Amino acid sequence: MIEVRDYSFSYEEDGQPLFDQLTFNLYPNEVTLLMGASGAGKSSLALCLNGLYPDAVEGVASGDIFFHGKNIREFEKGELNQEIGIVFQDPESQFCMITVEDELAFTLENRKIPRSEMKERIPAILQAVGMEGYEKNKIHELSGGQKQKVALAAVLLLEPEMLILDEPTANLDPVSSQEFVELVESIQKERGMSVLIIEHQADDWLELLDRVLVIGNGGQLIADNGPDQLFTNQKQLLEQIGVFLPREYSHQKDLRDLLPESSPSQEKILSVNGLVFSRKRREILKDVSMDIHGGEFVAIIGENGAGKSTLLQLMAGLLTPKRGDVSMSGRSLEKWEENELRRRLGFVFQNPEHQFITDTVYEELTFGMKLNGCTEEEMERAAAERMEQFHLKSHRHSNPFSLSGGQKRRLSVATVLDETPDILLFDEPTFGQDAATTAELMTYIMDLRRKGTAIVFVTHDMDIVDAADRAFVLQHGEMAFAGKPEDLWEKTRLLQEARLTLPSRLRNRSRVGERYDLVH
Ligand SMILES: Nc1ncnc2c1ncn2[C@@H]1O[C@H](COP(=O)(O)OP(=O)(O)OP(=O)(O)O)[C@@H](O)[C@H]1O
Ligand SMILES: Nc1ncnc2c1ncn2[C@@H]1O[C@H](COP(=O)(O)OP(=O)(O)OP(=O)(O)O)[C@@H](O)[C@H]1O
Repeated sequence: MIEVRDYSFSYEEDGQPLFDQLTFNLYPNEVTLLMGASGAGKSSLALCLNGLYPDAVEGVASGDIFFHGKNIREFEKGELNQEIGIVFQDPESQFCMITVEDELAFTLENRKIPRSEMKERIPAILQAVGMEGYEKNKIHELSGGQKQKVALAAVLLLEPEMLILDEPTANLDPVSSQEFVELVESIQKERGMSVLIIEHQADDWLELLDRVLVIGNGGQLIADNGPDQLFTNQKQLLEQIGVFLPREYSHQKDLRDLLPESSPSQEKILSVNGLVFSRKRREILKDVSMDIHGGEFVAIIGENGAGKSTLLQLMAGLLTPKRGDVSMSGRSLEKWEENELRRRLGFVFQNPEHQFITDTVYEELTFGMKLNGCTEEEMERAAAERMEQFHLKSHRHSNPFSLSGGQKRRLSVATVLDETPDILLFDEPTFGQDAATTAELMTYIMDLRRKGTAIVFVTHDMDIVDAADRAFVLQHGEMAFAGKPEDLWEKTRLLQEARLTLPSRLRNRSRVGERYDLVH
């Protein structure tokens, strides 16, 4: 279906090619996984395959890509998008209408589907992606996971011959993630589509995969193999470039056994008391209370739309509750002076782009230091160290918005690590990372915990939850559980209702092998 021949691409005229002389084929009715370290060029390649790049970014390409034997340069603008549907890594960048219904109708209009038929198709596709009843909702008011499902629905309506999914489950709760894989499987079987999946963790997809392609850090195709052969015979190669090995092929330790021991203090750093928060008369949070202690690592979890990001924003003082109160070290957040609050409490948004305020990686990393009156020398030293640690050295002058998904996430985390605040609130800090960068991020964050900083994660990764001191489960805006992860794993019914799964070490006891290897 797709033939890639000696294809090279670079973002700048005389720039280093991102990938170099790639040659491979993609076949009809085949499910292929594309792996590679964060920043290796996977998303860029996907956008080249469906003809959006190089033109959309004024990049430079050489070599050829053929779709059913026809060079993709010969397709009319927009023509190939109907054949090769792509769900972007950041679904927000994909939408052009206000409501879910209008977005889907827009897609159907492009396919010249009559209005009468739309009435049936829209609810049906929303049901297929688990978003029934959301027709009238505004897209910007949906939770991160809900947006991802709408983006998939829109692309499926195009009935493409090939579907490219760029980290489609990164923002989905564990059960939605499994359901999403099943959904792709059933649609793929039913329509005989060719599917190309870009993911850092292959585990959930293993049964579906026919082939795995791996891009190395120099932009070459370094493996093209069946999943079993690849994960059995080419393990070392994959470990070298830092990608996750699926659990059943790996022999690393559990994350929870790798994190250093910690003993949280008795001191309450942040107290949430009887929080109630509504949007448009809908109660999003209902009487939520929790205390977080110094040096404690807690995870806030729950299904998509449960209210986790909203709670985190209230905890950071970015939203104001309708009732109830959040206090830091015994003093209500609104009584803190803004500067002092921001120095003691760090916050990382779910979407890193919402956090960027400058034009370069260097300025982003030193923005806070500059406000605090640091010298150029101090800033240079700190920024150099951070860029080295977070693999951003070659991106010093890059615009934060032009980074890869994983690089954006690392930059957003790096900007809050330049001091030792009392508490750090992270909304999904590890999504979009490969094995090596996940381990590095966790190492640096946990280093701050050792120094006494309380760490709060909103996350969908149950292996990270397993490593936390305490877990808080939000269900429809209410606190359904607060306690040790071990106790949560016993509550089968609650896990089901909150659309959570067990961590991988408990999911299949016969499989030894884990996914993380921390940096020491
Ligand atoms: N700006 C907004 N206006 C109206 N409703 C909103 C807005 N932002 C979020 N919501 C709604 O509030 C609810 C909670 O959203 P929130 O983002 O807190 O969920 P979440 O648990 O973080 O979900 P996810 O895991 O998908 O990120 C969702 O039903 C969402 O649709
Ligand atoms: N618009 C752009 N302009 C300049 N450079 C870019 C642009 N988009 C991406 N890049 C750079 O190209 C490289 C590859 O990015 P890409 O998003 O393709 O990587 P990826 O393998 O998908 O990474 P991740 O796993 O982190 O999503 C990165 O170094 C990134 O900074």
